[in-house]
Amino acid sequence: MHAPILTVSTLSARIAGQQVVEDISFQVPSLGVTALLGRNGVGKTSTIKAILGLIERSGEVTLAGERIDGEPTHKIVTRGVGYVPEDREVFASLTVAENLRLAERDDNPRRELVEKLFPDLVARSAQLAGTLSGGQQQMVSLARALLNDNELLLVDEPTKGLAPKIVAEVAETLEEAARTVPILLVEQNLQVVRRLAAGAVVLAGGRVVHTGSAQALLADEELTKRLLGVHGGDDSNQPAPAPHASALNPEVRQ
Ligand SMILES: Nc1ncnc2c1ncn2[C@@H]1O[C@H](COP(=O)(O)OP(=O)(O)OP(=O)(O)O)[C@@H](O)[C@H]1O
Repeated sequence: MHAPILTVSTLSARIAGQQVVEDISFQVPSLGVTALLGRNGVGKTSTIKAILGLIERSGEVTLAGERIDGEPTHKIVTRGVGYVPEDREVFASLTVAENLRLAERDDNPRRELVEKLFPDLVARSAQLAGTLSGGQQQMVSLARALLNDNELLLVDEPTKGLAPKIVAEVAETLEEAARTVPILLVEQNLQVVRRLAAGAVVLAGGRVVHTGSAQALLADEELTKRLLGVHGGDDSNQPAPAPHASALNPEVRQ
């Protein structure tokens, strides 16, 4: 196994005084896609936000062997952690080109890579981002992260709410992107996980309940059903209805 790019150790996090992540530890290898999985409301987004210092957290996080848990978010981002948030957060009243230009952090942004990966965005560079489809907005969000030379991408539910054909396009783009940068991917669509992920970290109730090979997990129907509430088969696998707060164990909900 490659040396980890990210090591999370005894990380806990709170939102509005409530514990949403409790004492979690896992590693993200420096190559490929690692899936962060779990039912709705188990703390996946909170884990990503805690790594980025967007919510109150404690514990240790290292990037390429250096502690980042004491750093403010802007320093973590400039150290090379790209973030593609769940709700995409494009600037609706700016054009596609303006959205991309605003994201350029490095002296030599990787415009050629982005133009190669997103020909549709090149064609739409003058279009207001708010008038793009959900899938196109997702592409803008991914393109913004890929413009910079990151050491790690944190990508939160990139296929959420997208039509199957667009899901496949986003997955293909992520597959390409993962050749240039390791990705920690929150993803509910297990077909996408099956296609992209080498490793998997599964949360329940704000804690890590399973780590290992993503392919081995999805091949084990009983385990997949127990941990994720869905089967990991090759056909459609919609998540089970959200247990939400009930997924949190009583200790975590105090
Ligand atoms: N702003 C907030 N205020 C209060 N509670 C919150 C807030 N954001 C998240 N939570 C709670 O924290 C817990 C973890 O939420 P989080 O969004 O991290 O879960 P998730 O696994 O990403 O869920 P999903 O798959 O539904 O996006 C949930 O119980 C949620 O209700």
